[in-house]
Amino acid sequence: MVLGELSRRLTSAMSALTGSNIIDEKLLDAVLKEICSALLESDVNVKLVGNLRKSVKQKVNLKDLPAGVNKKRIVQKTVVDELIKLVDPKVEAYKPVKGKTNVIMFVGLQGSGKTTSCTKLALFYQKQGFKSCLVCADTFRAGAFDQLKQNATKARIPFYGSYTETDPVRISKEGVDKFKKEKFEIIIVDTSGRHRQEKELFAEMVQIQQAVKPHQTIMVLDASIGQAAESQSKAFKESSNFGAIIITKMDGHAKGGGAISAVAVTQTPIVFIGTGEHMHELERFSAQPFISKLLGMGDIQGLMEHVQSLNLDKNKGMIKNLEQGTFTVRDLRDQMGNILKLGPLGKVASMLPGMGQMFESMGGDDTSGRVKRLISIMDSMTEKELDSDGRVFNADPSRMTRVARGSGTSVREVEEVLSQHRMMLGMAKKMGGKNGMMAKMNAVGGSPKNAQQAASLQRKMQSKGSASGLPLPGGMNMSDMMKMAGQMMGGGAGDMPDMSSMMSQFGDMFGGGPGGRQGSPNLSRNRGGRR
Ligand SMILES: Nc1nc2c(ncn2[C@@H]2O[C@H](COP(=O)(O)OP(=O)(O)OP(=O)(O)O)[C@@H](O)[C@H]2O)c(=O)[nH]1
Repeated sequence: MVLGELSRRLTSAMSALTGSNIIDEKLLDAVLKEICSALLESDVNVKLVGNLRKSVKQKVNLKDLPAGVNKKRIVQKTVVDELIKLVDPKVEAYKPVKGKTNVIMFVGLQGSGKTTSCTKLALFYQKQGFKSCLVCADTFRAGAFDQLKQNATKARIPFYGSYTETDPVRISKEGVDKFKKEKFEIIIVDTSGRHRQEKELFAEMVQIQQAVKPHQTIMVLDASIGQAAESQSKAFKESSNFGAIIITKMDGHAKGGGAISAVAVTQTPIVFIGTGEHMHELERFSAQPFISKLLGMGDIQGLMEHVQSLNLDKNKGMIKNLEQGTFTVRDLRDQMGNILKLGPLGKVASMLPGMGQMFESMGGDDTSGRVKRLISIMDSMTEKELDSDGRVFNADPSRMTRVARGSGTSVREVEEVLSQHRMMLGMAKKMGGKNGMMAKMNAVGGSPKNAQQAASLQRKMQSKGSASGLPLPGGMNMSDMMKMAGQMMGGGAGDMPDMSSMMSQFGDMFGGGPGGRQGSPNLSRNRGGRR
């Protein structure tokens, strides 16, 4: 989870607000005190924290608010707006243009994650259809070129560098010129790490910049940099005048506040955050959803965009099956495939209001390994078995042994899959048919499809507040949440994967699925050990 500790404390401060019936100065002060101390302990600049506190107090004048206004909502909105201000300098970052050369130069401290982020970014743009490449101008650190070469090869991104040339200015110029001639659209130049005391290295960075004339210079900051972020980022700003920031290592236990403060100190926007060592662990940064997720309020709009961008299997056959109250083993296999495509469950959970913290409190365990194992079991079944309702295995239990052998798993795991399938089939029976849940859900308005509707729904969900400890909106229980999320994402609408059943599956995997059902097969308890 991104900035887990800060998120936990901010979420808890906000839930004190949503859980209280009386909103007065005393409560506001207590909430603000907790928010400010969480920010300070995360290394957010003390002046910025002071300004935030003052600004909220000024804007929320509880005594002068007329009777009948929703004080809770006003306080909540003001706090959220002020937190957004911390990470949003209201400056537009450069946007690469298709069909044109876009040179992007990376600068930053040693070990901040530049080389890794360069490849991540090249891959990100490559996935967006840009012709991307990398130039290694880090001649300072032995092994830097090898690292970039290795990353680039893995990601299939063309690269340029030299083992013998020691002049980074010359290398970067040669590399950029070569790739420009070859009509590359994104040319990313990695430079060596340096500290503000290193005057010569700073001068060299400026020379590289003059040689390659980047359209965008990005400073990379490690989330654990702490208070040093202010002086370092100021020094880099003065010499390289970078136009964007990438904060790396947001996945760890880093406090992150120092790096966040660099935004205000340099008036420069964060464009991406690094959330892991793997090449795809780079997220586009957007202030409002970031704060919303940090406060445990989720990011429904982001989740919908994420789901849509994945081009998940439409599963029209499954929806038809569900409508008729049935569910085949193949349907389960397809749904599991969609779950895998969604990425780490922790990421998905953090986009649903209240789920991020809950997921963490359950150990933040990623189930993708287990899901892959279950898929491999179903991939070892025959077509007939996949398209069945699972009863064929009862008729011939020796088939379970064959499937277990074929998938390199155990009979117990095959039984688990079949038991999971039986449970889904049972749900499908309840959902399908004229009087089923699906028909009722569709009758009450179907599913809002566009992002605007999702955003408004999220606002409604958040504004309801919660009486429970964690801000599960409107006092909803997990079952309501999952149903709602599923409904929002097209459950039963016919042209999206059936997310409602996927959410139900999540619930069952976590051991407390729809309706708080317990005793269903709990995959987290069965770590796929062979027998
Ligand atoms: N957990 C995590 N690790 C990261 C992330 N980004 C980079 N790293 C790791 O941080 C370490 C340093 O990253 P590099 O990319 O080598 O850093 P650099 O800035 O190029 O280093 P210099 O060339 O010495 O300046 C490596 O072990 C990376 O795998 C991230 O977002 N999350």
